[in-house]
Amino acid sequence: DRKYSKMRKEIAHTQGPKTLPLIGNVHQLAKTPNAVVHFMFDNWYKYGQGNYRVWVGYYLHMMIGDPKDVEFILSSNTLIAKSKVYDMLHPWLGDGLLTSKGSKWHKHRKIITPSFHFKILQDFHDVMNSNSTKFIDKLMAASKDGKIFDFQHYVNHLTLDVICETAMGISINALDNPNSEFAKAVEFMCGNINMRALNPLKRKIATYQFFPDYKDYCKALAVLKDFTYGVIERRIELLNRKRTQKSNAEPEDEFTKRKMAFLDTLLSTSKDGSPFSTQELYEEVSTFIFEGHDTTSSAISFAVFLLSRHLGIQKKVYEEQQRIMGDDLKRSATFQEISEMKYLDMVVKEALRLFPTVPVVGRHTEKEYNMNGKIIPEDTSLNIFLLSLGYNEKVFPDPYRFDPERFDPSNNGEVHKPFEYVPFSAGPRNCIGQKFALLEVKTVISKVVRYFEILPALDELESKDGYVCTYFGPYRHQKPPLHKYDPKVAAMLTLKSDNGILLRLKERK
Ligand code: HEM
Repeated sequence: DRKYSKMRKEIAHTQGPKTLPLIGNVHQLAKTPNAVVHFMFDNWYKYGQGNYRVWVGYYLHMMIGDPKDVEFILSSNTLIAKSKVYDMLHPWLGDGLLTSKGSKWHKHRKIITPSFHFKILQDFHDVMNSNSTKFIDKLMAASKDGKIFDFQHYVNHLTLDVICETAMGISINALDNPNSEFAKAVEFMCGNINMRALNPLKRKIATYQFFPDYKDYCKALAVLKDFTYGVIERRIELLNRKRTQKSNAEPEDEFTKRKMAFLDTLLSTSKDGSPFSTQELYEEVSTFIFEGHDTTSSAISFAVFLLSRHLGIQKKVYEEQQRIMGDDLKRSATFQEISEMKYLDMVVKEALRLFPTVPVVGRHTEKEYNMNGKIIPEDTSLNIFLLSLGYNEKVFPDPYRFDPERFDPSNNGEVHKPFEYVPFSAGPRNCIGQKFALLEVKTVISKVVRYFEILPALDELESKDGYVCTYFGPYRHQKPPLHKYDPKVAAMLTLKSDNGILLRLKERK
């Protein structure tokens, strides 16, 4: 109790919603991922578009929205331990790059960084191209006869296929077999973690094990482990066989069609002179599968959604495609061509401002910090509210306008400082997959725009004035209510739409 009173005094510098004895703000916490967005935004607006605090019992959560404090936290070399929510990922991802800390994280980060070298990305681009061609076929079928359909659903399968092929070197083909055991288990696990994040009793295995759905969780976990360990073991065996046979002939197997997968790169590197253990390989490969598919699918879905509502901007994207791709608009773009798509770059940046894929990143203080003159006690959860940064009116004037020109490098009107916009985080623990992600997002959108006119679910839902339909905080009550085809933004570990991304596609002839 003394510790609690001391902490309360120390953080008097930061306001927050009124608390009740013992439980703090627990009674106000949101119960659905959509309500989480509104809870976070309502308070952020109420407390001046900066930081605020929430007490969950005796546990202090600081929500950080002030770019100066975002900078303090993200550039720190010591504030790198993740907050307790990430513990839920542990049974699946172990101590992979996302969840580990200290010297293990440091060593692995150093070893893994070269796996995203631009030469390797070029190889990965072939995988993105072939899978997005297949994706187009799926879209053709799903969007037949002007049908309104959920775009998010299909993108999930595409990005899962891309990440499995690039990370493990095998094709799981979720686009054709969305009901395969592995695809289902990944989907279940992502949903399970999001759902449990909202229920304190389900967060820890010690209490979750008494809930009826715990059995399904164990089953999915076993499928994920068996599958991934199986791939790794077969890959090691194959390597050993190659070494002993000293033959250059490629043996016939599931791996032959791939060049270098992420797993191969890890197998060919050494840590302190000895290779990664099988468990470490498992942890890193699984981390990639998780971090590398749920994120890109959210980014692609929201960007395509915005294009479906802002047809003038879509037209400019298409004109850039015509300029760069020439006469054959149906072929895959090369790595070089993707890098020349500067307007598309701006659209993706602006989409990530309005709908940043990772709404919050969390750190845990292992000692007391002085953050720009404010004391932050030991054992505090620092939640960097990435989702709020793009709506800060001082940084992004008229934030509810979808306006890619904000990111035009020649537009001197809006200059953003480095920590005012950080959808991929920043500093030592930033996203290691940023270049991979942007390459995939651009590759997929480029192809979708060249094959289809992306249309809103209903013609009248087109934005005529350039504003988005999703408002937060006090604005939510001043604007027309959401249409059933508008996205219900939901803060899970990644940002999603609760009701999918509903739109229509019309094939371009
Ligand atoms: C649009 C897509 C993506 C976005 C917006 C994104 C964003 C982020 C953010 C905000 C973090 C910091 C998380 C934290 O501090 O807790 C992060 C970390 C990470 N991301 Fe991404 N990510 C994306 C795609 C990817 C992809 C495609 C991969 C892998 C191929 C990837 C791999 C990782 C890994 C391994 C980490 C942990 C890095 C570390 O702690 O050292 N991400 N990402």
